[in-house]
Amino acid sequence: MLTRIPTYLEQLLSIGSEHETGIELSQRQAVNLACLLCGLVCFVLFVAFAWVGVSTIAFFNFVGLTISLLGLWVTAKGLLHITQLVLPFLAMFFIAFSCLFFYGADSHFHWMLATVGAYTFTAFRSAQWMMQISLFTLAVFLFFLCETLGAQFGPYLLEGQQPLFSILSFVVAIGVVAIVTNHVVGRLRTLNKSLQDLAEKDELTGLSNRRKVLADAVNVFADSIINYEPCAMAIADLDHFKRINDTYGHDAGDTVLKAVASEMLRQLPSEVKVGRYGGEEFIFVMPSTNLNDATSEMEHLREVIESLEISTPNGIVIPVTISIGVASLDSDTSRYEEIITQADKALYQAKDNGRNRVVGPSAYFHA
Ligand SMILES: Nc1nc2c(ncn2[C@@H]2O[C@H](COP(=O)(O)OP(=O)(O)OP(=O)(O)O)[C@@H](O)[C@H]2O)c(=O)[nH]1
Repeated sequence: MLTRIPTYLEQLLSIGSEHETGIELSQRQAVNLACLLCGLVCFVLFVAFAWVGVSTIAFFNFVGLTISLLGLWVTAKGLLHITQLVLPFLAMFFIAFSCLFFYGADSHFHWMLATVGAYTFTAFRSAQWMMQISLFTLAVFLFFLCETLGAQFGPYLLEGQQPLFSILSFVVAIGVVAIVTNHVVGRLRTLNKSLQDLAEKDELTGLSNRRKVLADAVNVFADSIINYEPCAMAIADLDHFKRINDTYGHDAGDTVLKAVASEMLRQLPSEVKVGRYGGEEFIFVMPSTNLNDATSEMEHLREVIESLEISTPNGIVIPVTISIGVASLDSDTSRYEEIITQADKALYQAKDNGRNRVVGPSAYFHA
């Protein structure tokens, strides 16, 4: 149940956002989050004051809770611009009124007005700077009003209820800050992860893309040189893939690429870096692996791919084989590209020799 809270929260924040992306979506989420937080604050205060029997304040917070939920509903009905604009005014009125007439300046409840600053910069675009400045100015004005007049009007609370309220408002404020921070940091993490995936992953297969796997190759090569360890690289190419596309269709070709890629990930040890090198070409970077071990590993992979049963939506099984060229670091190697070039030449040899086979560099050079 608890583990599902982030999912529920995500759904609530994205209410009414089916066709929105980017800035529009993040604005809607900011408005929805603001509604949820206002509702949460009002709910906590409603329960607390109902509990101690201060019915006027409890009722006031109940109205606040209802308005917050109404805000979510209005947004869900596609009227985001109304909630976006009305909510901060109502929230400011709520905070200032509560401070002036219920809790007094000593409660420091009016510090809640600071959240309006965060709202203006997330719920409005920078082009709406006039609105941002107006809300900001109003928040500052109300803050000073509460600071100076709060002591004269309030507090409505009895002597004994004041400390209870101070603790409560502190807990509520800290809760709001924690939720907002967690939300913003969570968003940044997700955004960074998706940017990283975009930069490093191949969209179709989910494997590392060429750039990422070559960066891995540089690192593995450098580590091997520094630690006097072996390393090997291999390039695999699907046999007669054009024929597969021509016979079964491009979509079936994509299905084959995805199935082969996920089988590669399943079969190879996690230390092996696997990437999509080109259309139907894959590259493997194997740290701490000598040529013999790399060749056996690749031979096993070739056999597994050959026995795969990949079928089209009509249930026709597509026969798939791969040819692989392997090479490793040796005493003459000074750059990682040389290993890749050797593996590439071995791959050509595998194709020339009839496909569906693994060829190492010595076999190539002795051919
Ligand atoms: N479905 C699909 N096809 C692709 C993709 N990328 C490249 N291809 C196709 O892969 C085919 C590669 O063909 P070729 O280079 O002639 O190689 P081949 O037919 O596999 O022949 P050999 O490598 O000699 O066995 C081309 O028809 C490309 O259009 C892709 O992402 N999806």
